[in-house]
Amino acid sequence: MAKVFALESGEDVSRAVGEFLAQASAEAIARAGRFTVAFSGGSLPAVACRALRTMDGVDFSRWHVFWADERCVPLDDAESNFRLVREELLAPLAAAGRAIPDAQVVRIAAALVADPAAAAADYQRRMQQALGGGGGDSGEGGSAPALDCVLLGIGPDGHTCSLFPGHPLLDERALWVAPIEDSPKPPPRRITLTMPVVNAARRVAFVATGAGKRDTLRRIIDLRDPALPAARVAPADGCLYWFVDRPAAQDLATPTASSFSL
Ligand SMILES: O=C(O)[C@H](O)[C@@H](O)[C@H](O)[C@H](O)COP(=O)(O)O
Repeated sequence: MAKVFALESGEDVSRAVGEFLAQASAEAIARAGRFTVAFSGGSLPAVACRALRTMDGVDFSRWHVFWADERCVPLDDAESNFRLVREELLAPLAAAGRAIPDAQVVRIAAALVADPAAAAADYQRRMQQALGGGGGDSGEGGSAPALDCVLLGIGPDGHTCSLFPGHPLLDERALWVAPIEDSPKPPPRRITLTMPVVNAARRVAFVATGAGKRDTLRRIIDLRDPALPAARVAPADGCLYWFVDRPAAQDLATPTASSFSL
């Protein structure tokens, strides 16, 4: 069952997501000594990090950052999801003397961005190193790792990560990280977490703002329309959260909360 938080404005969403991440990371660090989190791209990094990066009491030195999907472009490219998170979180934290250690930031290999299949295999290997988990030389990941938190956006077509409606990748069960060369959302060449990894997470939080998301949100949350990849996100042993603003939530029948509580 998802917890849906419908906040008045984008600023309120940022504050709620910041508080969520502060509490979720404190809990993970107390339990396991670290917090593993995967970011999506698009508008998510700005919304998710705007309040978070100035919050006191968050031990960022214990954070391990991954990406839910990444474009196969140079890391300083305007399209890079790494660049977005660097600008919205990593660089401001470093400037404030609260840097996340670089070895704990698992970005796509810059040298491999021209070859999505190689980039995906390399990323999966580094996830396995960082998170543990079996998987033979075939590149299969074994049982999916349990990230503490996966932060997701949704596209108008209900895609999430770089998992798009009707795409064969939606049914990928062996790989943790897969290449895509025909993303309907440009740029076409990307790597993405697969659904088993998303659904193995302890917490999955969608962040969606703006009236443009209202119908997609209704189809996902109220109708759970399986044609929409985001509607297939159902953490097996974890919790699912939605952080949305009023314009995005205005057609929802599902009960929503107007303030955040973990
Ligand atoms: O790399 C990407 O494109 C994203 O990870 C993608 O899944 C994004 O989250 C959605 O397309 C929503 O994007 P917006 O929040 O910008 O609408």
